[in-house]
This record gives sequence, C-alpha cells and structure tokens, in this order.
Amino acid sequence: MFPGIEAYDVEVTVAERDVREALAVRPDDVEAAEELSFARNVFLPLTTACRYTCTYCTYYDPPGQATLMTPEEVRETCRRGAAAGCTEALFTFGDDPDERYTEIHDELAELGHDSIHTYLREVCEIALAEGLLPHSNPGDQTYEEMAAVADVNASMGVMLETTAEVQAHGGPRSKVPGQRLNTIANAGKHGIPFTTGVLVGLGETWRDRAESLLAIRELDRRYGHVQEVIVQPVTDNERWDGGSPSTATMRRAVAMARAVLPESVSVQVPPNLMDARDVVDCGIDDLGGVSPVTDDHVNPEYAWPALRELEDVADYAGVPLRERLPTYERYLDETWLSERVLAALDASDEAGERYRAVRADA
Ligand SMILES: O=c1nc2n(C[C@H](O)[C@H](O)[C@H](O)CO)c3cc(O)ccc3cc-2c(=O)[nH]1
Ligand SMILES: C[C@H]1O[C@@H](n2cnc3c(N)ncnc32)[C@H](O)[C@@H]1O
Ligand code: MET
Ligand code: SF4
Repeated sequence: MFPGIEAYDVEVTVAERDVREALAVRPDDVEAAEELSFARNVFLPLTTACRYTCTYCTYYDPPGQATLMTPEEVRETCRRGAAAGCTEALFTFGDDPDERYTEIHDELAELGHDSIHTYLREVCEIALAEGLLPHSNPGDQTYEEMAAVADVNASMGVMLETTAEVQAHGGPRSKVPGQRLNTIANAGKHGIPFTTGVLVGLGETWRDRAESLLAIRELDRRYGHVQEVIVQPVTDNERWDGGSPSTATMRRAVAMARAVLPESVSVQVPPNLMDARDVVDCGIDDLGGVSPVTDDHVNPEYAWPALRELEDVADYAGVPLRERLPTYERYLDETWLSERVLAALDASDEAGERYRAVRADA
C-alpha cells in the first residue's frame, strides 16, 4: 500500500518479488524497439492556477496572478494547430484551479461554469469542432469529475510521478500518491485510454521507481487502459535546484519501465527534456507529443525539436519514425471511444486519414 491510499477506494499493492526483479534490470537486459512514434499537438495551458505547489514546477502562478484561456483563445490555437497538420489538442493545467483562486472562480462564472471540469468539456468540444482530438491532463479528478469529460476526450493522462512521499511534494499543499493512483483507476473505470508516467529525480529511490512502475502495471492489468508510460526527467529551473537525473539514471529507469510493463504499453521519453538518442537502445518506442506551433508550457525553456531532429533520433536508432494519434491504435474503436470522438475523428482531415488507414488494416 502506498502513502495516502487508505483515503481512496483504490487498493494497489506490489509483490516484493516483482520489486526485486525490477531492481535487477539493466539497460543491456532489454531490447530496442523496432520503430519510434510521435504525435503532433498544440499545447493549451487552460489555466496557470493550481491548488498544489510542487517545488520543481514553474508552471503555476500564485493566487491573484493566474489566468484562464478564453474559448476564443482555445479556438484560435486549435485552428493554427489544425492548419499545421496537428491531430491533438493537449489541455494541461493546474489541479483544482478554482479552489482558492478567486479570479479563476470569477472568470469561470462569467463563462457560465461553476467548475473547471465543465469548462474543460466546453473547450474539448471546441477542439473536436476544429478537427483536433482532445487529450486532457487536468491533474487529479474524482470519478464524477472525469464523467464530465470522458466522452469528449480521445485519451487522457496524469503523471503518477512517484508512489513515494517526497520532499518535492512536501508542505501542506501536497500531491498524494494515493490520489494519483485513484485518478488512474477512475480513468480505467470510465474506459479512457490513458497516459501516465514517472518523474525521475524528485528524491525518490530506485525501489520507489520500481514500485511506481509496478503500481502502473497493476492498474493496467485491471483495466487495460494504459497506452503509454512517460519516463520524464525533472528539469532544472528557477524553482528547482535539485538537479536533473544523469544519463545513466535515465537509461536504467527507461530499461526498468520497459522490462516491467507489458509490450502493449509504449515507453516514452520527451525529446525536448533530454537527448532521446541516449536511451533509444533501452526500450523507448515513443517520443511523445511535439508541437510545431506552441511551446511546452511546463518546461518553456526547452524548445520542441523540429521534425528533422526526431528523424535524426530514428536514423541514429536505425528504425522508422511514425506519426501517431494521441490515442494509440488498439483503442481506436467503439469499445474505447465515444461516438462523438469517433465522428470527429472521421470528419477531420489529418487525423481522419490515419484513422481510416487503421480501420482498413483491421
Ligand atoms: O509538452 C508536454 N507534454 C506532456 N504530455 C503530452 C504527451 O506527450 C502527449 O500528449 C501524449 O503522448 C499523447 O499524444 C503529457 C501527457 C500526459 O497525459 C501526462 C503528462 C504529460 C507531460 C507533458 C509535458 O510535461 N510536456
Ligand atoms: C505535465 C507534467 O509535467 C511534469 N513536470 C512539472 N514540472 C516539471 C519539471 N520541472 N520537470 C519535468 N517535468 C515536470 C509533472 O509531472 C506534470 O504531470
Ligand atoms: C504542470 S503539471 C500539469 C498537470 C497537473 N497539474 C499535474 O501535475 O499532473
Ligand atoms: S506540477 Fe502540476 S500539480 Fe504540481 S504545482 Fe505544477 S501544475 Fe500544480
């Protein structure tokens, strides 16, 4: 059992034998993937307000200084993305942003909403209308909050980060591992294709990393909804002086993820936060969402590589580079996606073409 978990309706335990096995994995023990995929997205930072204050995060603004993207801004960014061939609208923002930020509460009220979750639904609908597939990463959600957006997302995500209690989440306003696990389980109950991952370098131990990856595996065994696991290095910035993990650490963490997770689950590293070439032989098969039109608002100092650079990574690995949708292929059907999302997918130029190719293959 992990910290804080007794407060939630999810129970996750991992076997000591599996932890030991994971701890023994080294980069040489895993095989390199046969292709590398990526998705083209627009990043929509819906709001910079957040109830938490993670010490490594430069994304959030303090109460009184946060903003909310308007529906018009969302539409405009989606249009630019669609015109640039993007398929994904990535909504990433602070957890429960309206909780103690009166300005966000007021702005939501002006737009006719009493919570961020119903507003998220509205902007997902805008993205769908503009031909993009919504992938929302709203932080923790209850089962009911997620119900407000389940049928307008093509996939969703929340980083588990770590099952350990770490200083980086410390203080009174702290992320709780149990609640993150609960969110991942909620997505499983809703049948939402899901992205999660670990953040490496928060002060967690190797045992914590093994347990985190095994906890993700356990939830995927229950619901089958985990499409990819991101192995993300924490990056240095003006709020975080804890340093970034070494290449050797990232290599071992990626290999551990590959060995622990079933083959059906992709292992992703973000190519703007590290040199992906350093881990291409450790089992990664995905380079995540990259954007030709927007910044990585979580790590704004780290520019997205151009398509050319992704091709260089694939060339270096000696494997083909393939563009994918925010939803992995095995989830592109009626069991996982709503009629609305499937209809929007079929109607969109860029994503629709890929979708029909997958259907024709099946
Ligand atoms: O640009 C970013 N994209 C992030 N993404 C986007 C991700 O790379 C793509 O949206 C997915 O691969 C779907 O295509 C996340 C998605 C999640 O569901 C959960 C966490 C992240 C983290 C980041 C991130 O830090 N920066
Ligand atoms: C969107 C995701 O970005 C991650 N995140 C937040 N701050 C940082 C940082 N400094 N370095 C790397 N990842 C970060 C969180 O884990 C969040 O889930
Ligand atoms: C910059 S983090 C954005 C998503 C959410 N607040 C999380 O931590 O998971
Ligand atoms: S990482 Fe996410 S939850 Fe933590 S402070 Fe930043 S926006 Fe909030």
